[in-house]
Amino acid sequence: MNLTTITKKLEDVVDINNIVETISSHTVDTDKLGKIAKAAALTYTTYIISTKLYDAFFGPLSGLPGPIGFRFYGFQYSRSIGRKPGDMWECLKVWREKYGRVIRLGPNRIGISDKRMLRQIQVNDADFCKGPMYVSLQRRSPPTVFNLINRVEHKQRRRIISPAFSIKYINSLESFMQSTTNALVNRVDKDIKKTLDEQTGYGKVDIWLLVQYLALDVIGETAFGKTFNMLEKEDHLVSRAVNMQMERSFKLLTNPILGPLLMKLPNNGILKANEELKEFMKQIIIERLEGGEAVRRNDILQILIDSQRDNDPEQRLTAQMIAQETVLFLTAGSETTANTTGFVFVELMKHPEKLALLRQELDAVPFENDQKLLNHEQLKTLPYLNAVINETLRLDSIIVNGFERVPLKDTVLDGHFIPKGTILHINNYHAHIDNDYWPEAEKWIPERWIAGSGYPEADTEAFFPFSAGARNCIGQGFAYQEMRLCIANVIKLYDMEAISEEVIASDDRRSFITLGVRSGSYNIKMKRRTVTA
Ligand code: HEM
Repeated sequence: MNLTTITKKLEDVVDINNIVETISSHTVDTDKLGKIAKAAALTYTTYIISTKLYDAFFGPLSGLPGPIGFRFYGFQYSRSIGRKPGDMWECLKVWREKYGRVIRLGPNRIGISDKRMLRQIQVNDADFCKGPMYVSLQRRSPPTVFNLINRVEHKQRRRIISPAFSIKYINSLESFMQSTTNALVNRVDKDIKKTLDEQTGYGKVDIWLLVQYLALDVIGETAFGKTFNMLEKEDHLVSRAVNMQMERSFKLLTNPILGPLLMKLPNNGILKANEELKEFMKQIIIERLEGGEAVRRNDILQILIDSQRDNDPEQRLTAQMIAQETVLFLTAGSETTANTTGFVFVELMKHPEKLALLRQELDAVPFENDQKLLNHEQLKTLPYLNAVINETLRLDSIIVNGFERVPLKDTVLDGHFIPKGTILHINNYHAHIDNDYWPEAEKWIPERWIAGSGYPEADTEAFFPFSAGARNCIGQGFAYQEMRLCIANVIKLYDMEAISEEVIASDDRRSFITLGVRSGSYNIKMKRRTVTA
């Protein structure tokens, strides 16, 4: 049967001419259509407005206090004139002070800083999952242990990664942390020499910047197989790519509409940096896989690579997943630890009497034989050192913008009815600075962490610098070890003095992903002490 016969047969079945005639006899009344469209649009708009008004003033969240605008839009869309970038955390603090511990931060968003509620939400991961901000962070790259939303998938991924963060394994990483701390000491010596004031013997050192480099080098050594040499060379493609990633995450989180669009712009640098990073990671993983036993190294990367040999295919990470998780450790583990360490120095410079107490404690721990640096065994239980770190984690918490959890079912939290799907914007930092939980909460007082010091003891129920529960920080032990080694050795080896302008400037802070000093630098005067075994 050819095409002409098929067409003829179709014409026999369907009388095309008749159909055309019928259509043309019904002339389209455009006026009428226009009116119908207008009525439909009006009905829809009325519906939307009345639902919004209902939710705003009569819905389940309507009884909560908060700025009136947040009944209609989320706090992240509020823009006030004259605010500097990275200042949202200060607004959140003001709203917390004005409206209380449970406040409305959006049509479907509640801000929470009550310690009991915070614990209930974070510890009970069966009922609460991570919120939409984590989904937006998944764009363009496969999810990691940090932003996997599904509970079962997260649990499985965390199980694979956990051995790399066990106390025993972190202890075994100490030699890497020692070598990077040693590189820090060399760099401090070099900077002192460069800026030496012959009269006083002091040089000027940007301790904020150096601890950033230190944290990158530590993750380089432990998760990427070799140091990035940031302390020596100050530049590495991985740190560049990570800075880009942080910038990208910040834009995605703070500009829910513009952010994703900005990311799509060609030549925004991020795609190129990501490609370079992927290539870099691919080479490292291939070297490890092909080099076999000869190139085995006792580090975090090895644990991830070894998962590929697991008998259970579900327990294996693909090369891409390994790359993704390693990059996560860099973003989650460097700025967080570095800024906390930086703030320890900021606080010690503001409180010379506390610096003296810490030095006294450290001087009582002698170097043994040819020991050049104190080791973690000597440091991990020192009361004042740990008090200094904990008090900084409390008052100078680096996660100050809060993060999201969502109840999977209708819930009652401390008497508040919370419908399923409400975004809970939890802010642990606000619990850290709550005067009802911490006497003189705005003051930096390490003694509150020391039993019998005469100061009211710390309320550990209101202390969540690493979050809590199944989604808490996997790198907590890693961070403490790195911070203890760095802080203790620097204090032991150097005399230091504050520079008053720097102390004043350090109060100007910004929070993109983490809280830091706005200038990105904090100079102090330093001089080598004569400390021997
Ligand atoms: C002082 C240093 C640190 C602080 C204050 C800190 C804080 C936190 C907080 C608050 C969370 C929960 C975030 C959320 O739920 O959105 C978290 C999660 C996480 N952190 Fe840290 N962190 C620090 C250091 C580190 C280090 C050194 C690493 C790795 C080397 C790391 C890796 C992670 C990972 C992988 C998660 C996600 C865990 C999961 O969801 O299962 N962190 N951290």
